[in-house]
Amino acid sequence: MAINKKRPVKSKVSPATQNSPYVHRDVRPRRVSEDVGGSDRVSIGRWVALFAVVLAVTGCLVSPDVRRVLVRLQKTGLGEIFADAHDPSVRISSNEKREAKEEEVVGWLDPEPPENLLDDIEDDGGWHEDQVDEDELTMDDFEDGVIEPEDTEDLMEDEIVEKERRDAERQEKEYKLKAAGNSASDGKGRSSKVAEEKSVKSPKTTSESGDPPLVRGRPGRDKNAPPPIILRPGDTHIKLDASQIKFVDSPVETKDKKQPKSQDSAHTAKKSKSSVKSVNTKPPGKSPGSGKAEAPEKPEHNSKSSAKQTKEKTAIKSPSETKQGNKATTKQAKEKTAIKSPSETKQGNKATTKQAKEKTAIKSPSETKQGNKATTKQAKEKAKSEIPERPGGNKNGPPPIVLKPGDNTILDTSQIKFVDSPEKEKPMKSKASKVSAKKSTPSSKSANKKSAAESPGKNKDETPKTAANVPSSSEERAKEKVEANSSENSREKQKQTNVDKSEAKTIPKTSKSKSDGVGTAKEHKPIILNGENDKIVIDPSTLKQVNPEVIEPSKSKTKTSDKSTSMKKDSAKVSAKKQGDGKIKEDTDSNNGVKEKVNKFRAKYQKTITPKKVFIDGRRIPPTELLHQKASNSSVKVYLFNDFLSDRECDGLIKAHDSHVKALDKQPLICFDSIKTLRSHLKEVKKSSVKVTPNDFTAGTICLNSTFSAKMQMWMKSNWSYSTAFYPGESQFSTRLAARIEQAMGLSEDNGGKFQITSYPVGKAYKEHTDCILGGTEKRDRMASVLMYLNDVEDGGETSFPDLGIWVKPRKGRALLWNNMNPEGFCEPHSKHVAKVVKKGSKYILIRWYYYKSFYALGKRQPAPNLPARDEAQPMVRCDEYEMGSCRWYDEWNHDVTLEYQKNQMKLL
Ligand SMILES: O=C(O)CCC(=O)C(=O)O
Ligand SMILES: [Fe+2]
Repeated sequence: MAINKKRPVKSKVSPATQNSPYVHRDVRPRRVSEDVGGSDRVSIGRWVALFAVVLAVTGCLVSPDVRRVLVRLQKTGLGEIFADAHDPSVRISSNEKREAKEEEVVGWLDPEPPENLLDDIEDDGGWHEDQVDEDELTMDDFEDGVIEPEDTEDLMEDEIVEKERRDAERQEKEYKLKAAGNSASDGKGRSSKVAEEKSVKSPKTTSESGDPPLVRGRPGRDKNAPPPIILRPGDTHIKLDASQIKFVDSPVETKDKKQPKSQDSAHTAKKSKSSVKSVNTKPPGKSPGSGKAEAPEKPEHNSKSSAKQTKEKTAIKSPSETKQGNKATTKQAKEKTAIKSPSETKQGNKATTKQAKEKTAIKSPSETKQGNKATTKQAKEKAKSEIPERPGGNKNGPPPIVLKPGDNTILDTSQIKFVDSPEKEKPMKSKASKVSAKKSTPSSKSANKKSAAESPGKNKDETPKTAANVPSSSEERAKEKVEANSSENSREKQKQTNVDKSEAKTIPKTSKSKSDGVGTAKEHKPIILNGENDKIVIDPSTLKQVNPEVIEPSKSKTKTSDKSTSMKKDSAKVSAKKQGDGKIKEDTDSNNGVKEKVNKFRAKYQKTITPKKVFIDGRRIPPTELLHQKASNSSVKVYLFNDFLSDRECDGLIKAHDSHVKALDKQPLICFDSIKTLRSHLKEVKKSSVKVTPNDFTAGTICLNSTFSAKMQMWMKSNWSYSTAFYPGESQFSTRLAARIEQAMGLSEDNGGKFQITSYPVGKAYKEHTDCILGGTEKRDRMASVLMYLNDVEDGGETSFPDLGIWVKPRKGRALLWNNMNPEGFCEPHSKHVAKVVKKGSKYILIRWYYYKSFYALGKRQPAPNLPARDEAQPMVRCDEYEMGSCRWYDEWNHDVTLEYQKNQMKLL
């Protein structure tokens, strides 16, 4: 039975909830109230229930009719309501009441669960790891500046550090062992399980937005940085993605000027001038930045929190982009404008002295450097050529390459990064960096001055981002493209196309990824040429021909390291095989098929949640609405279903999760959504003084390389939860569960993402966050969350909605359903929630997000990104938005950790 399931009554409120101002405290014994916090208002439901109880005790004697009614109510579930009615913290939803009055009850016939859930899942190939190769990250700049590689040499000298590392390792291992032991002992009843859990220490968790394109409201998601243009020596022709180019005649240009709000200002500003100053731009280190670059993503939506988030998000960006974001303020934008001429472009803007130094080599492909290079003269000249500003209104980023049809275009090599032979790479890179830094200095200086002078009051918070954001022309271009496509259709297509890209292995990730494929960490670094005489002739016809979706496979193959390639292939095969249900059949060689599907895809909308009572394996599962304790005009509704999952299912899922986590027994690569987040974590572990350089990253990603990841892990003491995922169609269980959810919650399978199991070891939590992106306009966002608890937690681990005054205690089999977005498709700030720290025992949950608007890639397992060499079975830990996010370990690698993804995120969204 659902609500009435008797559980040991505790006489005290758990410490975790004691401190919560939202928790209702009641001295009376509790049943559900012990587990659920909610309103303390007197509800009609309670009065009705009270009245019924009175009747039950006395009235029954009165009339047979009354008795009949009561019996009927009992049958339909009100009996349970009565049972809980005395508890003020239990609210029966009108939904439930209404339902109870109806004769008709929706039933649910659940097939027998598989004999062994784990096997069931594994047989279907639902669990597998996609690997990523390790390499260095190409980042542009860092807030605090880049230091020489040698300066970081001593990072490991500290003996304490070494000890910490060992401790961390030991803890991690211990946890895994325990988890393993835990799974081994599963299959027992709740109480025995609880007992077992006591001995289990840390569970693992994670959560991520596994779904491709969208990331949760948490950070990490929104960036978009266009990839650099990377050429290999000998290349004479460049195929550019259309998004990287602007044709002067193109109508888009004109449109640009009428960009959506968010972009307006910047755009307009830019337009207005084009002066030599183009160079300026990025606000100096901490000044004004403006994270507006990203505005497009989270514009309108109101609320302070939105604003805050927006700012924060901005910060996030990926190394590469990060920077862009920050740069341009309106004013700045105006000045920058300079950009100009067709082929070359605007590069200019960005770097401030500091930045220049910091960025050093890193820059983003095409532009990064360019920025610095543009001489005043050049700028002036260029300025002459009337070029449409970049649509995105973005800031300092390097301007798009503007060509007129028929132009015999020549790109200044400063706009390009050449991928050289592996051997050369390293040395050249650092050299290049230095040169670059040096060069940029002068202009940066002026730029700094300018920005300082002109954008005084800007938000400092954004500054860091700025620094971090290395505008890459490609990024901007990507944005432009997206933004330019004002029509929903074209935008839609674009997005889908990109999603498609990310899914189809076939599609080589941009040039950058290609270069990344080169093998070892060192091979990756592109060589940056500064000579102005180095010109590359671009065949315009080629430019036109290039279809963004079909980027020369041959090149990517060439560049991909053996290991990486084979891994990828394997992964693709596995992936294809796993999609046994036909959900994802495409693999690397069937890109065209995907394209077709993407084109045919029609999005569906999930605007509301409609909880209903269901029967599962004979269990009656009615929804209980947890009423808000705090007044708010929020549309968020939270429902609880007890025993939504059977013990067996919970045990099977935990077992599958634990064994999977244990199998990936490798030191994870740790990824941060921004340099700012990384620094915040360093600060938290009292390592603020540690310097970080681009060399500390895995090329092409926002992830630290192995060495630095190991240090981070020891400093952080593996302070993260662990997530593994399985996808719809990968097992009978997933199909069954999806149908169950659809039936009980009204959530369509068409809008469901992956299923994510997360475990929290003792001491772990997840900070307050929203599952959707606050202020975002994108409808492909998490409309609803279905959270299922797989075990009882001895102490702590509650899920709390601070704005609503609701908290829920984890109970094995219990499901929680709530909407994150309102029917209009906007993210509700009051949907924010937090996973409280697990004080004793461990916590396992299964979560699935349902999207407001579906998209092709939704719910499909994506192939791992084509990154350079990584160890097999090497997991990743992702840390998003420090203020609103926590770190999570993941078994799968998603494209959203790649710079390419970041650059194209706008499109993906
Ligand atoms: O663990 C919990 O209670 C909440 C998890 C959550 O909010 C998430 O993964 O998004
Ligand atoms: Fe969440």
